[in-house]
Amino acid sequence: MHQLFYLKECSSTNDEVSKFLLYENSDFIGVHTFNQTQGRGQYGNTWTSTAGQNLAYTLAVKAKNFLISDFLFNYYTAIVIRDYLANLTENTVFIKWPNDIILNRKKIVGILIEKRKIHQEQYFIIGAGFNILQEKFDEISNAGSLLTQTGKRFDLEEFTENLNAFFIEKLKNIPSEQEIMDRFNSHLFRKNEISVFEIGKERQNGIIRYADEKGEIWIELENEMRSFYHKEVKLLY
Ligand SMILES: O=C(O)CCCC[C@@H]1SC[C@@H]2NC(=O)N[C@@H]21
Repeated sequence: MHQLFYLKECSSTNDEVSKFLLYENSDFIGVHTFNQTQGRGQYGNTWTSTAGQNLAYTLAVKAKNFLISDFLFNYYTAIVIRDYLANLTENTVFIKWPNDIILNRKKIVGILIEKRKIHQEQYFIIGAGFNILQEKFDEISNAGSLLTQTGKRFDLEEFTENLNAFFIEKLKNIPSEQEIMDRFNSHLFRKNEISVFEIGKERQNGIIRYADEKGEIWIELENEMRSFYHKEVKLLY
């Protein structure tokens, strides 16, 4: 069973979903708004969004239904969101490790997955912020929207309903670990290109080669291949 709730405005859909989980028992509970006022991002950052132009979407699922590691679950959700967007545009959609969605070199979706226990049940709280109709972005944010990157104006309600149906369908059929890794790596942003990274306090050139099933990214540096966990390395450009 699944349900999708709409809120006219809320602070964070990742927080709101907990309230629904207290009294609903569906396998999939979605919450969305087009006006999120205190969105949370990765690294404790805030996630800002212009009211009425973008989608804040959270889907809560029971963790026990997914017999894969948290890393693979994260990767798979990024693949699903990437695939959904790839069906809407002719342009190539990439995943920037670990889970930003990139279209024409701009970030158009940010994902924040949290784990939460409610009434003895462990949930994955999958939060995704989709930039859809926003036209102006901070230069330094390196963000864009579906409108700025494709020129198309998507209908927010239709976009959300289709996304929710697509997501649930794909979460009912989790592929093998090998397939998840292959698909993730085939869409990896800046794979095999020379890039600049921030490692500790230093900047270094390197080439992303692949992500592995333990959640690490393998980068070829000047004299060695090294793997990094999330937060140990930042892709600058
Ligand atoms: O930093 C990132 O890239 C992750 C951003 C995640 C934002 C989404 S919007 C829906 C959900 N609610 C939140 O407060 N955050 C996530």
